Amino acid sequence: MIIDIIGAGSLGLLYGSKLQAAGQQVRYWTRTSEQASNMKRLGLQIKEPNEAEALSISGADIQAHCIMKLAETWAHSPGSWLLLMVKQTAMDDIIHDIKSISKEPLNIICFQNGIGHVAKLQKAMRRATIHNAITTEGAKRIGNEVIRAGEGQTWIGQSEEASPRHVGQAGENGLISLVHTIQQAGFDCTVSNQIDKLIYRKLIINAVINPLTAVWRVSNGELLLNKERTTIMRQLYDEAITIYRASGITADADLWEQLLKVCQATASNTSSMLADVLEGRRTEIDSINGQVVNLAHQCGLTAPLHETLLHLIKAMHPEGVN
Ligand SMILES: NC(=O)C1=CN([C@@H]2O[C@H](COP(=O)(O)OP(=O)(O)OC[C@H]3O[C@@H](n4cnc5c(N)ncnc54)[C@H](OP(=O)(O)O)[C@@H]3O)[C@@H](O)[C@H]2O)C=CC1
Ligand SMILES: CC(C)(CO)C(=O)C(=O)O
Repeated sequence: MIIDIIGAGSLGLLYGSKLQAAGQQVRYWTRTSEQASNMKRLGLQIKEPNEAEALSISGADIQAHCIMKLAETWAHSPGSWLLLMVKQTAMDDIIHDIKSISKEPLNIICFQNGIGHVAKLQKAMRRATIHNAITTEGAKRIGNEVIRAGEGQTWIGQSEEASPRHVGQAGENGLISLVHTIQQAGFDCTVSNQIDKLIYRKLIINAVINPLTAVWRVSNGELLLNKERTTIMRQLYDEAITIYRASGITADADLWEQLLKVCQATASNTSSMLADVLEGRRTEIDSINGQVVNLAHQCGLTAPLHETLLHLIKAMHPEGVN
């Protein structure tokens, strides 16, 4: 199986290295040729919490190319699956770079936090079969090293956002076989027929934790340290849940408790949004709180708290804070 990974960052390198170590052919597609050359020169190291030795992939065994060459390569050597592991902020560029792929079948899996990207991608690539992956894995790349926070869970399924919904060229068996391959590579991965519920569960968790940690510059666990913080968290949560109800989005009755547990389980984490702000990068706020605001407008409601945070975070772009 050839697995193409677009975005050789934290998540892409974690999955790619472990899939390759399990015997799969992995090709990385990077934003710059320079990054592809560096990967082939330096190789990769994956550090896992319960492994004494890092997984080491030699540069000579790495296939990495600039994304500009992807469509051309697929014309004569198509892959089986395209795993999209870039941030939401890169989605427009990616759509531009891959929309000329005419080969079928074209099976794409999107790993992004937030929502809105799949509908956009599906609109640009009507014949592609697009799935969402929701993962609780935590990975951080530092140079040619990736640190895996712990063993998370990954679910893959087809969202309502992927329209027209169809089983796709890979077929149900193709997806099951991919999931099996991911499991063999050392991930707890399952097919989900309730992926939208998981997408919206993650959306509300990100919409509460990410912007607040970025504004207050605290770790996820520090959100729980005083009443002022948890009061604002709860108000953000209630605003989003009201919008979910009005939009017909189902959520578990104990979702608030689940959100608090995520803060506790990832207590020492710097959220991805705080990390982006501290590094002066654009954040994924548009696809998270921006989408909560859009959902509100679609059902005739407003989302003043989410909208305020949207603007507070966007006002930090592009220079971030230090
Ligand atoms: N890391 C994690 O633990 C988790 C991440 N996610 C989600 O997964 C997604 C990816 O996150 P993460 O891996 O942390 O992000 P990273 O920033 O670590 O990796 C993204 C990679 O995409 C590359 N990229 C950007 N633009 C392009 C392009 N046009 N063509 C090819 N490659 C490009 C970046 O390169 P460059 O740096 O050169 O721009 C970078 O190497 C996000 O949406 C995140 O929310 C979800 C759950 C967990
Ligand atoms: C769940 C959480 C908040 C963990 O840090 C996350 O997904 C993120 O940082 O983007």
